[in-house]
Amino acid sequence: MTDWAALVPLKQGVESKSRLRDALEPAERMALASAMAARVMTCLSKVDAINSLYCLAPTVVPEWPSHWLPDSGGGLNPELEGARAQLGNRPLLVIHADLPHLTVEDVQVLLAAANDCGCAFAPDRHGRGTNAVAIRDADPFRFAFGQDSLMSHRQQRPAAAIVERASLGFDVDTPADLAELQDISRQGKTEILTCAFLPKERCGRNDPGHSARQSENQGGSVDETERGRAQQHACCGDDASLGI
Ligand SMILES: Nc1nc2c(ncn2[C@@H]2O[C@H](COP(=O)(O)OP(=O)(O)OP(=O)(O)O)[C@@H](O)[C@H]2O)c(=O)[nH]1
Ligand SMILES: O=C(O)[C@H](O)COP(=O)(O)O
Repeated sequence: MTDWAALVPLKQGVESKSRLRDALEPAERMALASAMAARVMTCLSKVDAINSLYCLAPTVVPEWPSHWLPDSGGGLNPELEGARAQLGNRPLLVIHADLPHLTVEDVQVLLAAANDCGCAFAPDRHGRGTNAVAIRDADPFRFAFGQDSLMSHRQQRPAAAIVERASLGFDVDTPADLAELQDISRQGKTEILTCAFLPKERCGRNDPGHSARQSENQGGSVDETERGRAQQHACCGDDASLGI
């Protein structure tokens, strides 16, 4: 089935990734949040089962291949409920923007499970939070993102599939998560090049390729094709298919 909409909520500005405030400067937190979100958007844009992609955020990001749903400041869960209603309670994937290792296969597996069970949840790697919710049916659902959200989500949908995958479960919330991401980045095992937007002294190594990667990262990981597509979609307020 290819009738899924995907919705990525994004906090912007200096409050982005506030739990990293002891590890990163505000501009660095915003750059990290934006790089991770760009990667999530790019990944979602490659999933055939998704025919519309939305970003729920206070301001539009024209470079991304998504429609903008303005966040009016009501808080994450009420905003998501409003967005789901606005989208007509259609099959909806809500997925967080802070998943640097997300793969197309992760999303395909999650949506296939939701097609089978009506609903699927992706826990965070601690088994307490929820990194993604896929709801196929139009029945009421109260988003409960926040502490121990998985329990609350499961109580509402006991028959939901639980999809546990390492790449889907890794979100970047704490300085320890960030340190892990930086390690992986240094080993070249992720497309999120922390060295590309963190100052050299925060990279943890003296890297001659640092400056080149900094300019490379300016547009996140959105390639030229996707940039063109983003421009095309930045101007549509309707539910046009991404046509991917
Ligand atoms: N649109 C919108 N997105 C939000 C809001 N709060 C959190 N998010 C997004 O929801 C997802 C999960 O966010 P959290 O990890 O709980 O919060 P965060 O803002 O990323 O980080 P912290 O400030 O450290 O809690 C991320 O994609 C956030 O950008 C909100 O009020 N509005
Ligand atoms: O429900 C959740 O898991 C929260 O919205 C996000 O939790 P975390 O970002 O603290 O994992």
